[in-house]
Amino acid sequence: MAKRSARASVQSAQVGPAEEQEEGGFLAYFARAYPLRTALMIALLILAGLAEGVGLVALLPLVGLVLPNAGGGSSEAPPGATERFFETLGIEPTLGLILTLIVLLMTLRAIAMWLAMRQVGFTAAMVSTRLRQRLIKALTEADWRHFSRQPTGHLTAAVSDQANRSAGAYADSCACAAEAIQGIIYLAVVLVISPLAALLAVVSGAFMAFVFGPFVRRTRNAGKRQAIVMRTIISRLTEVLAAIKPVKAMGQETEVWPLLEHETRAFEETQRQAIVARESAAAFWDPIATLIIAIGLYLALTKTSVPLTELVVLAVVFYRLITKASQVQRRYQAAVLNGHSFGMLMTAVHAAERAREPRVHAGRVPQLGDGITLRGVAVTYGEHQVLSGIDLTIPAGRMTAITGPSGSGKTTLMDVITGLSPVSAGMVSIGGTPLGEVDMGAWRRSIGYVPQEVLLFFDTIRANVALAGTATDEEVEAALKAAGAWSFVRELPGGLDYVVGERGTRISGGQRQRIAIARALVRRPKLLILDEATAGLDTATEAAVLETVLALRPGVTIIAVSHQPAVPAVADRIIEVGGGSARVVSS
Ligand SMILES: Nc1ncnc2c1ncn2[C@@H]1O[C@H](COP(=O)(O)OP(=O)(O)OP(=O)(O)O)[C@@H](O)[C@H]1O
Repeated sequence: MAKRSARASVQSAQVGPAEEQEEGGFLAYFARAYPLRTALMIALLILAGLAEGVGLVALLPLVGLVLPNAGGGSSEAPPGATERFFETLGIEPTLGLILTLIVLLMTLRAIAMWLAMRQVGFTAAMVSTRLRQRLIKALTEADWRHFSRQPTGHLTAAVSDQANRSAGAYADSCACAAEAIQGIIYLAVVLVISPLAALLAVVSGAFMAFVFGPFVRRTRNAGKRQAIVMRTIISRLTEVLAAIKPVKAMGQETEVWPLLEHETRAFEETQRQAIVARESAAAFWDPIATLIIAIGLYLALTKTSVPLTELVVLAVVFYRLITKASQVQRRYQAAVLNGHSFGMLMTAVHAAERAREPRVHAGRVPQLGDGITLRGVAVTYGEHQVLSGIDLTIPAGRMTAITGPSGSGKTTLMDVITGLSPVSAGMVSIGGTPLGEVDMGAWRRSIGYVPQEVLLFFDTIRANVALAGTATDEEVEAALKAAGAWSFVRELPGGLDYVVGERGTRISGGQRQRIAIARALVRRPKLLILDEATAGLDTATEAAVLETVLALRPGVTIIAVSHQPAVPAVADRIIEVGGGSARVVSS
């Protein structure tokens, strides 16, 4: 089984076409999102490049001063651009002046680079934060079905790994742009000194791009697989850890760990590929660069009459140009390694944005009036028709029990009432107003919902009851009392400050349910939905909780989905769901 799953996970590491769509679009995205910062950064990079370029040109008279006789055949040559520049200013280019000028220009370059790269760092940090926030916001606004269509781990990977990698790709791309801009300025300097050398540089650049193309492609592929494998690792780990208790109880670790081991090995393999591609490219640089310089020197010494002073400067600039080209290539490779993560992240963002719930905060504030009415309601999940032609009324201020066999559609019925599941036919009305016309946000804020599977946060009892709300300790205590939970909470070390552990595993299943009931009650709901909420309670506690809940009538309308006989026994109305329809069996 482990082997089959491991093969499946290899398939999951393949690059899907849907995730290709936005790769490489990250620079355009960042430039569009932060035009001023990007423009400022480019301006600073150009300034840094110019400062260094002018500094290099200033080497010409410096070398001329150090090697006064080095001009060779050029002693008769007209003065170069730098000499003309000093002449225009009416300044004698002395050794001290030129050295000072070079130091100043290099300082200016360092400051401009520092400011530019600071901008890059800040923007990268901001970008990853904004992308995370955009995804989290889109997820909170998405239709809840969006979450059941994909592993939660994919979303966790997007918020953590992919957002970080996107920022890294942005920073590396900017660093690549910085090196490229300086390279272009060096090229301009070379052009001033020797157009032939500039032509050689351009041809060499094209040759290098051709030689290093395969390494870049390998790095890109390794990056794509890295992002996909890491997403699979995060998803699988999240799922395994959530189900770790039964896995350990059934001794299935030996079946589960190989799956993760396989993925981590696959990740290591992608890292190895990326390292090989990077280091191979780096290893090729020296011989190729030496070859180009050798050709350049040969041409300069035998085919041209470049004076020695200019030749020395040309060699320095050419060397710097080659160093820049190597850095451009290195940074570009680093950027493409992470570029795919941006595509995956944006795919997750756009999918969540497309799944946005319509009209959550528009429409009439709902009033329960005489109750909730369903007329001809049908619900389908894909091809599967779960409910059809449902006609029923849930009276306000009463307790309605919903019973029926497992899988008959009771929870789906609750999802229809809360507006979480859209109906494929028919209409749901709240106090006579169609659900589509009510303010869904206001409607849901008036609901207290205790689901079948209670999920507590790794936090205190107080935080788990109040959630993000503003409930006081007194209100939390009152809700815990109403839910039959106060007696055990009082006994816990720290009381309300007791931390319930991962998913509430430091308290019992029944205790978790009571905390969840308190969480619903503290909101003072108009409608309280209990979906198998008392299933884990002993008979006495269930009776006590039901008694408290019943006392909330008529201010609160209660719907209790249950297989427990105690719930229909105290309900004002019983509705049985089965075979896709629902009927009132007792009223
Ligand atoms: N998100 C979903 N996507 C596809 N099918 C779903 C989804 N949720 C529920 N179903 C299907 O709809 C049917 C009804 O499910 P529902 O959870 O409403 O049943 P239930 O009566 O509450 O069951 P139980 O008593 O076991 O909790 C089931 O066949 C289930 O497989």
